[in-house]
Amino acid sequence: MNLENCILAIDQGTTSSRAMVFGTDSQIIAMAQQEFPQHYPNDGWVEHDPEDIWQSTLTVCQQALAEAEAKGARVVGIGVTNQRETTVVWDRKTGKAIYNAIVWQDRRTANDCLALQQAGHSQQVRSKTGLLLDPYFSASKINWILNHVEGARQRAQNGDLAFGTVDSFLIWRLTGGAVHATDITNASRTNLYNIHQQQWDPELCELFEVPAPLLPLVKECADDYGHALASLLGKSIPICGVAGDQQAAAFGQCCFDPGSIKSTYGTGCFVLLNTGDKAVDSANQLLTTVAYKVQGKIHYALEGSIFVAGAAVQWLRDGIHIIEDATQTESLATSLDYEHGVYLVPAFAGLGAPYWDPEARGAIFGLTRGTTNAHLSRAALESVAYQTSDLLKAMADDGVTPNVLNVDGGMVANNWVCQFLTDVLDIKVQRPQIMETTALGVAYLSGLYLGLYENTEALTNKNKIDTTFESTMSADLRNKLLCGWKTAVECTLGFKR
Ligand SMILES: Nc1ncnc2c1ncn2[C@@H]1O[C@H](COP(=O)(O)OP(=O)(O)O)[C@@H](O)[C@H]1O
Ligand SMILES: O=P(O)(O)OC[C@H](O)CO
Repeated sequence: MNLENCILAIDQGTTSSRAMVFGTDSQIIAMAQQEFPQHYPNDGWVEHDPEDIWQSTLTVCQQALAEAEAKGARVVGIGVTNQRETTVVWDRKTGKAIYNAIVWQDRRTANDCLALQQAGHSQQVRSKTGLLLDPYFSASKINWILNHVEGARQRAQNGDLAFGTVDSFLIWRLTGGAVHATDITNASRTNLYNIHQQQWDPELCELFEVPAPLLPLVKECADDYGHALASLLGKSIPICGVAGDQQAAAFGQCCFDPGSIKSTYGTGCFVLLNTGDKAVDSANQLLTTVAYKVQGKIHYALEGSIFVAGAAVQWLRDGIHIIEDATQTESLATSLDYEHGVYLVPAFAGLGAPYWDPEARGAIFGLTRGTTNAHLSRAALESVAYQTSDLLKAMADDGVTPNVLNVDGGMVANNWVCQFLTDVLDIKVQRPQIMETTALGVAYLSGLYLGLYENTEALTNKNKIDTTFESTMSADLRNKLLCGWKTAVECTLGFKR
């Protein structure tokens, strides 16, 4: 085990904050995790308390560092990865947020986005940012905060406030307010960043009424983000790798070549396909986004974003209390056969790609007196595979048909999920040995900046495949199941409250 030149990777996710210490040979030396509360103050609203984000992050960093140091590890750099799009606006003097973090899943600005769409701005936003004009992204959330917190707009114009995605907020706090920066992958999720010119776009800032003095400096993914304070972490450590969590997972899966693809199953599910130095337009409602920029070279990606994956399992546990633990879903799912007939469309926060309907809400079909927690658990797991199938179909229509899907995220610890995925997609599903690919991705980025690795080629093959899943399902059964899913989605989209 190599204990010299270790990296502390911070993974600030939607439901929990994690910190891991990696050695240069990719092994995990220490790890700590803390869940934090979710707030749902209104229909379609999702918020986090920024102090919960900060305190949980600081605590897990301190725990992981203490454990690593007790084992003799020497930590030389920090990587930060984060739930993307989630929007924080804070006071530059006090460092305190002026409103809760508005989470990526939050749909409160659906009407604001609709008004901009109806005014004909969709193409302008799409061509500059690669994104849709949707409440998912940060811009309309920033505008909402400035419109709803008294005096905020004036203070923003005066330069007294700062906006950041969660990476930026954490870097600000870790450096004691010395650095207000974000990386290009996080910037590319705001609806304000021109991914072709690689700069904040003044026209979009005007469109979304976001004053320029709010915005952070945009840097490459392996770059100088200042030093975390010794008063917080026991010693001053450079922060030198930053990426949004889905891009970080793709980097951790070594998706460096055009055509390489990964799918991460956390709270949501996000499929990213590397398209090299070309920003490819999708004709099928996929997003064009920045995969990473390292050593001066940019790579773009096509992305399919599903808002609810593991969140459906969390709902079974915390919302309707029919399971006690996420791991239970595996045995419950296995207890039923394929033709159980229940479909769950988990549009709790609208539907993302390829449907993009922020007003859609979840639905369950096929209930009988015999329906049990096993049916609902299985339908929740199945919905994740069906949604992935929708994304891969959209990618195929855009001309890309992968034959292997690299998976990661909390849900793929579930073998049943991986097998059902390969069955429904009819392609190989590969699970890596180190499933913490998100954290690993920013550990790699920090290592690149510090010169621990020369270039991306030096990283390839570091994270070996643990299990390959292959389909055993007949084409007839697959078609029948997918046909049922299609009907369920159509009915869900057709239902308006
Ligand atoms: N064995 C399992 N089976 C099904 N779902 C699981 C399992 N373990 C964890 N999950 C789900 O995975 C999600 C956690 O994954 P994680 O990658 O940590 O998410 P995030 O980074 O979004 O917080 C939770 O929503 C949880 O319900
Ligand atoms: O918290 P996760 O891992 O579900 O990721 C959230 C995404 O970054 C949202 O775009």
